[in-house]
Amino acid sequence: MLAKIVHSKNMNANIRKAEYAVRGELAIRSEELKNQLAKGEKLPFSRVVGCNIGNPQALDQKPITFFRQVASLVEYPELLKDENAEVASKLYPSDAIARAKLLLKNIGSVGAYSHSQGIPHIRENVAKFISERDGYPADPSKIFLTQGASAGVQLTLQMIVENNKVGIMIPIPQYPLYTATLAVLDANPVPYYLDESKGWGLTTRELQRSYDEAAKLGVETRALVIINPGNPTGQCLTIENMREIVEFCHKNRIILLADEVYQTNIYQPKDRPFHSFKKVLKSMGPKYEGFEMISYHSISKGMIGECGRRGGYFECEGLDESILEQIYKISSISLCPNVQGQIMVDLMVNPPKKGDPSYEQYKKEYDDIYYSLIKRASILEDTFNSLEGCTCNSADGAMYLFPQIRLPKKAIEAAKAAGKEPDQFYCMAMLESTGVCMVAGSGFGQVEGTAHFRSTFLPQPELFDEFCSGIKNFHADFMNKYRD
Ligand SMILES: Cc1ncc(COP(=O)(O)O)c(CN[C@@H]2CONC2=O)c1O
Repeated sequence: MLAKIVHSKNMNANIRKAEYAVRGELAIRSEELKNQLAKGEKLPFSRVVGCNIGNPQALDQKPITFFRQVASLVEYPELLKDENAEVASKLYPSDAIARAKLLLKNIGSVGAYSHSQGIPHIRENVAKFISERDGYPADPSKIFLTQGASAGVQLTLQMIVENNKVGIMIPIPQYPLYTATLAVLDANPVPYYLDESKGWGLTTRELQRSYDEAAKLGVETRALVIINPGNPTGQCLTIENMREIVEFCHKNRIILLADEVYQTNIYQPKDRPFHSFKKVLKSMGPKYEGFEMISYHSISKGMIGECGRRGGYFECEGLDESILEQIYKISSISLCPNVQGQIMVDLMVNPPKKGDPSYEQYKKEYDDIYYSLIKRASILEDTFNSLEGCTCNSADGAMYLFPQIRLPKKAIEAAKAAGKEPDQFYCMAMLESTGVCMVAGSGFGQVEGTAHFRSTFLPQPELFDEFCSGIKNFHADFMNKYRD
């Protein structure tokens, strides 16, 4: 057979280097097990539970009805014609019909390319949402709609990383979109550690240590990634901490990249409310005029979970006009973000309001999901804290818990013999025994010598008892098997 022209040895080495643990070895194995079950093979479990990814609708979370009603109407405009008004009014509430008509008036057809920066009408609604959220104006021309927040993160990092001397500060543990993207860009990850003993707290002392260490190595640190609420750690920053972070960036001439995709996944709204970095920055006065920041949001999270539609946006603050033009140019190479994803952004930032025909249903669906997430997070946190050698901080926000496991020496030796990190070895054993797919903490980064795993709290409530007892039984068996 002809030798391959491109192969693993001569491909782009940066791509080869990149890793994304959320869909790595464990996720791949879980798909194999799913296929085996589908073929009727007997396994120690009857279903695979994907707790490796924040993908709510893959775990039977229902979509928001109003959002889907609007999405279906714009797909088939015939339903909006006068001659079909009677049929449509039997199937759709009047505000869904009105919203679909308004969107199509501004879009034309969902099948057409849109403006490369995103549909102006929707960007205006995003700007209005940001202004109302923060109490400070937002400019639609500084907002870019994207194929999910991932695409926005990748595009803006690509813009910032001029060469392989550039460094980007990332939290440890971090969501591996960042390390994977930096690997592809041949940029330097500049790690700063979150403090597990302080609820995954972040100090400017640690930021400065990390920055100074990189500088000694000749790295030119240009940006700081903050994920707030945190993934995988779920912590929510205090406003004081956020001010310190802004000051740190200002002092060291660093662009702040604020990943705020979990801004509505806030489970301690009184003690740990969400504050956007945009609001904090604007409240800090004229000294910070021209401060450079990019904030990211997504339709994949919150109570929406429309992950597969690939919708999101980023807002630019303080960037040089020439850079905005370059970002537009790069965006135009991909023509436009998908229009249904853009429509979902519009619905996210501009949902039914009090008094609208769909408001009551929307509010009930939203609150049911919200309070169920809080409940499931608490049950799972208690489960993890009941396991021998396991401690787990509570989730102030996001969709994950990130317990630390202290494994017996024999387990660590067995992991080494298998060529795996201890937490990867533990998670693989859990998957093979229970069908529950987690992500090993080593996939997010962690303090040397510690072991963690990340779990979502997304399995539906009716499965939770079985889910939690399966984890408890597995853990007890595992610890007994490798007990020193
Ligand atoms: C912190 C953070 N930023 C960005 C994204 C990307 O979201 P988009 O879907 O908008 O591109 C995710 C997705 N969360 C991943 C996916 O599911 N589980 C995770 O950890 C995320 O957790």
